[in-house]
Amino acid sequence: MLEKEDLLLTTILGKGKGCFLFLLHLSSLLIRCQKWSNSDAGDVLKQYNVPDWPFIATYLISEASLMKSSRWSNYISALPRQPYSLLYWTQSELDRYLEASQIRQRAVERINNVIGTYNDLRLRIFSKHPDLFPEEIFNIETFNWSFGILFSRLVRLPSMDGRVALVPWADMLNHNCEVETFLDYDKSSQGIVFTTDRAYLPGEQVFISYGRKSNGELLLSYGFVPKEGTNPSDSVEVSLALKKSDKCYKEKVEALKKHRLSASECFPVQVTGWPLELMAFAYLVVSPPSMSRQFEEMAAAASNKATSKKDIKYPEIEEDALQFILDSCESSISKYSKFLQASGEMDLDVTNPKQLNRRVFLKQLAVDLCTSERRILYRSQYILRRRLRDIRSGELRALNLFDGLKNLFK
Ligand SMILES: C[S@@+](CC[C@H](N)C(=O)[O-])C[C@H]1O[C@@H](n2cnc3c(N)ncnc32)[C@H](O)[C@@H]1O
Repeated sequence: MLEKEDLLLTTILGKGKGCFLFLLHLSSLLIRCQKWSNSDAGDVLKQYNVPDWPFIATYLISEASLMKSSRWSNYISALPRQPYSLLYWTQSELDRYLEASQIRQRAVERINNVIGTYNDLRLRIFSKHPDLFPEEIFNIETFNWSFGILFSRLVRLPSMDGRVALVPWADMLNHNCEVETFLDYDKSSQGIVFTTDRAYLPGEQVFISYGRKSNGELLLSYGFVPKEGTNPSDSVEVSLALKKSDKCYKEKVEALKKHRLSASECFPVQVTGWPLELMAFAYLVVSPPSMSRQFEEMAAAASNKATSKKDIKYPEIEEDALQFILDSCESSISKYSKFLQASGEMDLDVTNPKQLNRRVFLKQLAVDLCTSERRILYRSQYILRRRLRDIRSGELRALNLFDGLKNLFK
């Protein structure tokens, strides 16, 4: 049976960075190539070539159902019964608290994906092998739980060709946005190691990186939002859309389709700025019919699959494109402000203490997320206004110069 002590802890405390904090042998991982306690069930899933995520989700349910007779039993009993990710928010909670954020849509898609994956496994495999996959054990509730565990704990191991695994006990480490180090396979020691990126003092909590994720992504998968201003990888998704009234709407949609984009797309904006793809999409939205020959080039640049990442520029429509982005940011800001203003009064009428606790908790997460996302948008609004002012004052100067020259030659 796998015990916490199987995790070989090395005494790094008080030492410098670059030390192995622990070593966990491959035989201890919940990974695709591992032997299942119920080996017949594992063999069936392998025959059907089930992809890694649903494979490991089913593996975890199978091991959990065996309780003490599974070698993972101690680890599994230490896992949360209800992981905190957005998978556990109801549709009405998502609509109520996250209406302003694009993360709501990502959560809805994720919930539907889990349901779709479960239904697919049930139809194709479980219903044909009810003795190995009884519905009392393999059902949507247990799949929601195991996917919740995977979203908040599954580790991608770069040195094992990106294979994914649950790494028992090592996954008890919490995330810190400023930490750069993560779990990986180490060939020489043939195990999973965690190498510190700085020295720790005795008794100090050791953190790990769950990856460079925005606050919204951390809430989506892990159910928490870092303190405002502490996440250098934070970003907010801004939604841009072609205008239905556009004379070239059809041609633009066609150009976007060629690059697997649709008439409405989301782009991540950071405090440091926005990606080239967003600017290219904005150029496409505001470009007049006379620029139809450039639609294709703009759509290609808007898809991050553009082969050459050159900074496309169309000075004649730059002002319109920036104004369009500013309008989109401001419309987003007003949605956040509406929610944040209303949030103070929300749920004051709930009397059931359990329900009230849940609502207060979810509302606080939503307020933290919306505050951090709005902060990024405020910064973009400032940068955009300043750029537009510079462009307009430059144009004014050019116009004054032109008038001056005209007067001179009169
Ligand atoms: C991989 S587990 C980490 C171990 C966790 N402390 C446990 O023992 O279950 C991920 C979960 O830990 C919590 N967590 C991790 N880092 C956090 C942080 N910086 N702030 C708040 N919660 C965090 C979240 O609930 C997240 O879903």
